[in-house]
Amino acid sequence: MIKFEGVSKVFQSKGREVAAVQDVSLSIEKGEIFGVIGFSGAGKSTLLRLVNLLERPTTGKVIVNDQENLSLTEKELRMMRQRIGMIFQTFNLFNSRTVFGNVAYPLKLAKVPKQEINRRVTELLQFVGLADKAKYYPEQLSGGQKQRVGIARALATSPDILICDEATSALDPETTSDILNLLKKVNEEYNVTILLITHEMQVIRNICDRVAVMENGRVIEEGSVFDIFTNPKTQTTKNFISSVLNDKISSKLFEKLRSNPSSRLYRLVFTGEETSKPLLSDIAKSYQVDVNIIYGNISELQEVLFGQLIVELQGTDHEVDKAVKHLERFVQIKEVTTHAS
Ligand SMILES: Nc1ncnc2c1ncn2[C@@H]1O[C@H](COP(=O)(O)OP(=O)(O)OP(=O)(O)O)[C@@H](O)[C@H]1O
Repeated sequence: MIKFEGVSKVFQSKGREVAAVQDVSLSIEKGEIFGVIGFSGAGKSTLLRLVNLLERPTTGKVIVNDQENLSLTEKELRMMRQRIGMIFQTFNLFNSRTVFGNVAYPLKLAKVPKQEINRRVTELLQFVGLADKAKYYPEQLSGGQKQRVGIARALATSPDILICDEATSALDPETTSDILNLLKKVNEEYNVTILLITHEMQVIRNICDRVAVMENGRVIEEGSVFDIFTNPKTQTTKNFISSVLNDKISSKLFEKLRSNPSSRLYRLVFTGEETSKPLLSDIAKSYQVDVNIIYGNISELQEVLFGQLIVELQGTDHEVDKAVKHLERFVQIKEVTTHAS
């Protein structure tokens, strides 16, 4: 649906070159919700803007619906842009137009007959839960309501792709959750492929199927949300995950636990079926070790259970090694050697 093939974008800024996107290859499939996460300056917005040619790639190809966007004529480009809706962090609504007028605007531009505009706008306002706000002006709405208008407007021309530029970054957590649910509904009921960028792992966890992590213009990690959460490879990804799973112990507690020479700390990661196995009582029975649970959580990711435990294993090195070998057969297990690991 959207393909980036070896795409780079270099800006000339005050006599020097800024490589905003560097050699990115990604494939976003029809019907999925794909998230790109990264810190400020990672290149996310630039990557997004390459999709509808708001930025032109310096090298490489961006292919949307099997067409390379640089090869499009002006008319084809206009048509392609109608197939791609976009929503923004700052909503970008017309303050002088009503809610109805904002949603109707792209349809007017596309010269859709008035009666059809009325029908479509009414349907969309119903869909986003703002049927009773048609005559309001943006300044009379909350942030969440403004973003609902933004979503309705982006859907007006029935696009197959919706790109979301930090769509929930200006919203409080509860409103963020409402808007994410609405985006999920857009994806499922209108079968719209969604490409979103964010710096919040919560957004990725809540609605994305797959994710790419960007740093310094490059994609440093990519995969299903489940794989990335359960088996992150880079420190940046681990840091993003920690921001939502709260899976680190404090340095004070770590030092306290370390002061006991006959104990070792391990992080266990369980997925799916393994979350229901009595592994810890098994090792306590089978080996001369005591098990002390320091920290634990279980969450659901893409409808699969995913649990993490930090446990203290007390016993001789020999017995602890045997217990670890046993656990390794069922779960990911790693010794915790610093409070941040
Ligand atoms: N038009 C431009 N001219 C010069 N440099 C630019 C331009 N647009 C972006 N950059 C630079 O490219 C890099 C990537 O910027 P980009 O906005 O894509 O990152 P981002 O991950 O979206 O960050 P943010 O969330 O802060 O917008 C930054 O160093 C930025 O300063």
